[in-house]
Amino acid sequence: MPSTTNNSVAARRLAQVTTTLAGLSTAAAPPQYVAPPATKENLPYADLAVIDLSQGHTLSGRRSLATEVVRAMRTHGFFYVVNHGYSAEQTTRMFSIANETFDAVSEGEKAIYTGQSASVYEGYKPRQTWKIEDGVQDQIEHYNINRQVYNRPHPEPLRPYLAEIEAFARHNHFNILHPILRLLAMGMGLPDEALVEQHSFDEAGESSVRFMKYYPRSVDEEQRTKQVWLKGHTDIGSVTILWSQPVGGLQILSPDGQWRWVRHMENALVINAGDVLTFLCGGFYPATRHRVIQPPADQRGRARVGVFYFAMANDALPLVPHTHSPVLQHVGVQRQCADADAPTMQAWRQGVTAAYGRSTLVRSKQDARVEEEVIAGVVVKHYN
Ligand SMILES: O=C(O)CCC(=O)C(=O)O
Ligand SMILES: [Fe+2]
Repeated sequence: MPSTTNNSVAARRLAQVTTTLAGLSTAAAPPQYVAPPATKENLPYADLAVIDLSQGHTLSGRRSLATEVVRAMRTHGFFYVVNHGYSAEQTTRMFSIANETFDAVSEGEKAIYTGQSASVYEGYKPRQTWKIEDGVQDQIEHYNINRQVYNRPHPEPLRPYLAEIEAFARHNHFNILHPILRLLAMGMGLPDEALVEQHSFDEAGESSVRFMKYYPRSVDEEQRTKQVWLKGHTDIGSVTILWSQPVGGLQILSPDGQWRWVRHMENALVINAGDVLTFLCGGFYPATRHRVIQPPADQRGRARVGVFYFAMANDALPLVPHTHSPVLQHVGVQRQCADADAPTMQAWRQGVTAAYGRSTLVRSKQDARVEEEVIAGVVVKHYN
């Protein structure tokens, strides 16, 4: 009986929300992470649209947001979101929890919670696992938390905050990702839930919260890597939610071939499409290349803490385009491979994650600036 099932699901959700609220009110505040002030340097910034998510409560609001999102995605591939439902205090607190993940956990405990599989981001990714250039490796630490936060154990210093991290994952998924997916579907003339159904919270999949910390490097390493901290790439998944933070370095590759900086916006989100959205939308929303370079001169020597939600589609989903979209039929479908050969979400993410920063790349025959590899039957290009 569907209504009984719905009632019990609703009751379970309510219980989870109540537990979460209880968790929020009882956990002591983490030591506050204070980020340095935003840079004062006058840099070539990307001119990104700002989407006010609170306007999505009405149909007419959603229609005009969908038009803005389509324009933003098809010009820069990145946009800001404001009024996403978290206060500046809640956001600051999440950055403090992120920082504790690196500063309050001993090296011994980090080793215990380091991801065991090269093809899944889970737990810690230690520094120096990826090749950058000229023998220099990355100085980036990650901690990845699947949205089903309690499915795995976490280091002791994080345990008081797990209810909060769980609520944060749900907030990203239901209050940010899903509304954005509805706008993206609307922009293609698809049913509102077409992309949402492919991004279920409860089905198997790897949509995850990620905390990240970049550590400053030596002058020699900066020179050898031409200041690149994280190589140019497109994201593996469908939508990336980056919680804006003041330490600069993130740059996007504009259509004119120039790298432009992403300016920090207080308590805003920076949203971009990844490869999976490109697959599902037949190229209508291209995955924009981006990278991280050494921060501007007035922020050098400081670490750079990041908070993200990396959304992926359901693991079992074959990554084939929504060809019934009237918009896609009008502009034409771009495919990376034949539908029959399309990888599932799981095959795609495992293939890219295992290869990332480890594989030997081959210089493209068409473009000397590009290096290539083949993953799950799809040619993947790397730009530096
Ligand atoms: O740290 C950032 O600003 C961006 C990181 C990023 O692009 C990624 O982890 O995929
Ligand atoms: Fe990225």
